[in-house]
Amino acid sequence: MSPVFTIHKIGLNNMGSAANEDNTSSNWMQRQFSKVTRNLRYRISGEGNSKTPDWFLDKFAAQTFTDPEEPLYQAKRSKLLCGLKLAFDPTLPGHYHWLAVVSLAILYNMVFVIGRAVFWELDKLTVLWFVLDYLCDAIYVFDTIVHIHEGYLEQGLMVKDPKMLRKHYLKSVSWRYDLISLLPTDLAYYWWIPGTCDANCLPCPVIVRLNRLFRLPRMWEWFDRTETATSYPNAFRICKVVMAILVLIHWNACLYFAISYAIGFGTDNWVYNITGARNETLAHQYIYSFYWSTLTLTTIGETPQPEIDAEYLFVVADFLAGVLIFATIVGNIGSMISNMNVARVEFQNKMDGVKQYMAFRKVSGELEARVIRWFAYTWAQSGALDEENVLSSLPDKLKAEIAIRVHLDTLRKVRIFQDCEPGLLEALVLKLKLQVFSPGDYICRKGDVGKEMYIVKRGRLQVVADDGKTVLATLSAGSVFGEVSVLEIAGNRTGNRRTANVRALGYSDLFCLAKRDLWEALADYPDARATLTERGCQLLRKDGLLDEAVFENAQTTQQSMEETVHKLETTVDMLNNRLQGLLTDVGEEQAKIKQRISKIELRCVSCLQNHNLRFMDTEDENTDSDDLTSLAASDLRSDVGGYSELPMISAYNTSMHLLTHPMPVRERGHSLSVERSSGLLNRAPEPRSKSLRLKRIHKDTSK
Ligand SMILES: Nc1nc2c(ncn2[C@@H]2O[C@@H]3COP(=O)(O)O[C@H]3[C@H]2O)c(=O)[nH]1
Repeated sequence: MSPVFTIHKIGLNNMGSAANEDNTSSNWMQRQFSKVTRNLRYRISGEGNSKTPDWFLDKFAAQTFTDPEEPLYQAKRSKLLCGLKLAFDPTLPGHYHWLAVVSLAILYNMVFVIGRAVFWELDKLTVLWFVLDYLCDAIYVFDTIVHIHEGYLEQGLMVKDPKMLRKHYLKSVSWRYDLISLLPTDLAYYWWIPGTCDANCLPCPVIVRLNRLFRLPRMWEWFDRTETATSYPNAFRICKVVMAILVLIHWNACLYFAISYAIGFGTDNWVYNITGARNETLAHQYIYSFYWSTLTLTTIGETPQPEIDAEYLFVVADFLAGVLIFATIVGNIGSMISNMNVARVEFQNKMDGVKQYMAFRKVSGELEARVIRWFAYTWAQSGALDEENVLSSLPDKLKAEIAIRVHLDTLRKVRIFQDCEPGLLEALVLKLKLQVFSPGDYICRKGDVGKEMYIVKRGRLQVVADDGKTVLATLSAGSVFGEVSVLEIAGNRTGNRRTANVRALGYSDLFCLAKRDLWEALADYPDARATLTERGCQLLRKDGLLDEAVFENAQTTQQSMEETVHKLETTVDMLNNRLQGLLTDVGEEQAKIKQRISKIELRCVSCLQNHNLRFMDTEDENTDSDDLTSLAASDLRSDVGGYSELPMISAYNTSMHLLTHPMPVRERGHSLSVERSSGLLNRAPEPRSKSLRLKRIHKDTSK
C-alpha cells in the first residue's frame, strides 16, 4: 500500500463512519461516470483521439472559447472559403506553415538567382531551373492571395470581412513589395535566351529575376513567428544568424567572381584566374570565390593583394562590411551563447558564495558536504530555475494555469484538491513555494510553532514520535502535512505547536504554504477548511491531543453563531422583500397623484384663460408682498411644480377664489399682452424668492 494511502486510511478508519465512505465512493462513482461520458463525447466528436482527457485538467484548466460560427474558425478547417470570400487567420498553425513554404521559395531565389547569374555553368541545367523558378512563382502568386486576405486585429477582434481585409492590405506598404516581386520580368527571356552564357557574356539572363527578392519581408515574418513560438529561441537565433552569414558570404563570393569577370579573368593576381583545367570547373570557381569572400568578410586577410583601384575599393568595402556587419553578428552570437549559460553561471556564483562563506566561518565539513549535495540536487532537478521571476510578468490566471499543469501529477494526488472548487486551487497554487530538503533534514519538530503547511511534490518523509524512531506515518508525493498546528483547531492541546516530527527520508521537494496564505484562501472556501479541520481532528484524536469538550463547545458556539447569522440573513431578505413591495406601492401612488395634478392643472389653466388671467414673472420693485393674488399665484405655481397634492388643492381653491372675486386692474402702458398664460404646465418649480404676480390684463383700450 502506498504511503499516501496510509495517511488517508488512518483518517477513514478513525472516522469509522460508513456515511463518509459512501460519500467517497459516490464521489468516485461520479468521477468515473463523468470520465466515461467525456470519453464518449470525445470519441463521438472525433476529438482527442490521441490524448485521453484528464478530469483534473478538465476541471481546473481554463477553457478556450472558440465561436463555432466564426468564419475564420471554419477557414481553419477548410482553409479556403469559396469564391472571393477568403479569410486566413494568421494565428493558426496552417498559416505559419505556409509562411515556412514561402520562406523556402524566397531563400531559393536569394541563393540561386545571383549564383546562376554569375556562375554560367550553373545556369546550364535549364529545365530544372525552369521547374523550380515557376514553382516558386506559383508559391508567390498564391502567397499574394493569402497575404491580401490575412485577418488582422482591430479592437482586439480578428477582422474577417474580405472587403475590409483587402482594404487593409492596400493601405499597407506590403502590397508594393508583393507587386514588384510578382512582375513577370522573365518576359525578357524572349530576347535574352537563358542557358546561352559563357565566360565572355555575363551576367546570365536569370539576373532579371532579382525582383523576386522583394518578398523578403514575408521571410522576416516567419522568423519573427518562429522566434516567438519556439521553445528554443536562442538555438533558433543562432541558426538564423548562421544562415544570414552564409548568404552574405555567398553574395560576396558572387560579386567577387562578377568583378573578376569585369576586370578580366587572370589579368592580375587578385582576380580569379580561369585558365587551367581545374580553374575552369564550376566547383573550383565557386569554392575559391566563397573562400576569398569568407577570408575578406571575416577580416582575416591572407588574400592576394589588390592591384588596381577598383579592386582596392571593393576590398575596402568588404572589410567595412566585415567589421560592421560581421563583427556585430558574431558579437550577437557570443552574447546569445553566454545568455544560454546565464542560469548556470548565476547558480555557480551563488554556490561559490556559500562555499566561501562556509570556509570563512569554519562550518563543519559534514554540514558543508550536505550543503554542496543540496546544491547539486537542486541543480539536477530544476536547473536552478527561478520560477517565480520567470513567470512574474504573466497575469495570475495564466500563472495559475501553468503552475497547475507543471505540478499536475502532484496536485491531482492531493485529496483536498480533488473535490475542491477550481478557485481554491488557483488561489493556493500561486502561493506555493518550492523547498528542497536533504535526507535526514527535519521539516518540523514537535513543539515548534506551526507557521506553514506542506504538500509533498517528490520524495519520502516520515512522521516520527518523540523518540525519533517510532514512525507514525510515511508521506509521499501528494501527501499534506503540517496543517494541524496552522489551522488552530479548537481543543488542540498543543495550541499552535507542531504535534509531531516530520523528517525527510531522501531528497524531498515540498510545496510550502504559509499560514496567512492558507487562511486567506480558506476564508472563501469553508468546505475545504472543514475537510482539512476534520483530518486534523482525526490525527489529534489518534494521538489523544484533542480536548473533546472544548472542541464540542467550540463547534456548538460556531453552530449557534452560524444559526444566528443564518437567521439574520433570512430577516434581511424578508425586510428587503417588504421594502420592494412598499417601493412598488409608493410608485403606483405617485403615478396616480401625478395624473390627478395634471387634471387639476388643466382645469385651472382653462379657467384662468377663460377669465383673461395670466401668470407673469416679475422681479420689479412693485412686488407687493401683501398682495393676495400674488401669494395665491405663487402657491399655485410652486406647488403644481412640486406635484404636491394638498397645496395644489389650496392653489386650486385660491384660483377659484380669484375667479369669483375679480382683482383690480393693473395696467402696463397702453399695451395689454397675454404672456405665457399656458406656461404653467411646462415649467419647473422655481424658488419662492422670485416674486410672481398674477395680473389681470384688459385689452388695449384702443382695440
Ligand atoms: N500528530 C500527528 N501528526 C501527523 C500524523 N501523521 C501525519 N501527521 C502530520 O504531521 C504534522 C506535524 O505538524 P502539525 O502538527 O502541524 O501537523 C501534523 C500532521 O499534518 C500522525 O499520525 N500524528
